[in-house]
Amino acid sequence: MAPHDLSAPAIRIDGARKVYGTGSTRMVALHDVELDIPAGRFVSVIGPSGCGKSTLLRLIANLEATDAGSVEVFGESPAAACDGKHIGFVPQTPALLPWLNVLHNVTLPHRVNRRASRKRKAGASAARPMPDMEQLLRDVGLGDAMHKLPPELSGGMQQRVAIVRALGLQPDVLLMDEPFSALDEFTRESLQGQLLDLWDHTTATVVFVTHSVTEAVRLSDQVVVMAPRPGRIVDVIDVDLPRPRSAELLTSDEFHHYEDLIRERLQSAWHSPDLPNAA
Ligand SMILES: Nc1ncnc2c1ncn2[C@@H]1O[C@H](COP(=O)(O)OP(=O)(O)OP(=O)(O)O)[C@@H](O)[C@H]1O
Repeated sequence: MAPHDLSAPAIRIDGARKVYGTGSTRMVALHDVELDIPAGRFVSVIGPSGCGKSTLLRLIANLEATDAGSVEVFGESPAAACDGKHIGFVPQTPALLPWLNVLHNVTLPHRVNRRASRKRKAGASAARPMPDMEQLLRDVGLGDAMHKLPPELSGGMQQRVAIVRALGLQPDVLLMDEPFSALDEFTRESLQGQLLDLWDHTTATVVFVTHSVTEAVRLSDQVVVMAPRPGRIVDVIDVDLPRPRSAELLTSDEFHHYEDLIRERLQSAWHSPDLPNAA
């Protein structure tokens, strides 16, 4: 088990604010964001373009810093959580190294971490053991692609490689920024199922940014709805559907109920008035 405070929520965001630019280019990307995500939950973030979904993810991933308020990951700062290798990140495009085969791409972070931890002074925490990456690749149907180079793979296959690479580090928190947005509907549905199967075998807390209501309902325990001008959370909806969530569930009345509910909240988010006093 990772050496962090398990009594704390996996992610605690308290009054977070992020402002970009100055003068005429100044814009409040996030205003007074409050969110607690318990450990082991799958949480999606949805909202109109520009409402700050990716910014929120980048604050948790330590790729940006808050201008006010705080973000904690298992009671630590995002910087400490990243140092401790507690956070995994899957971007919108897979960002694989084109000259390394699939197996080498997914094992690279482990090999780099191992080298780094050997160089660290005595007392520093050791890298976690690498899971069976070949098995993980087989689990997502990439058994025959292990020795291929990324340019030889389809977009869906490349995104599967990126997910295996992130999960291979066994992160406590997995952040995913619209990982399936560039894929066709069929590939997307199939990858949702595979992601859920993989996640089932972990204890990871997932924060997943998406524009798709169906995807959010299928994957999530909770859906966070955001509104723009300034970016803020306007709703958090619990999705009380049984797991495992098969493709058949997508056509059930209860599934449609959640889709309708979230669409309605998104509509209100889109039409919600600007908050002039947030500037
Ligand atoms: N590095 C940056 N510099 C200046 N402005 C930025 C920067 N990053 C984001 N923004 C602005 O902050 C706002 C929120 O951006 P963000 O990418 O978080 O939105 P989003 O909800 O993820 O959008 P989308 O759904 O289109 O990906 C946008 O208006 C964007 O233009």
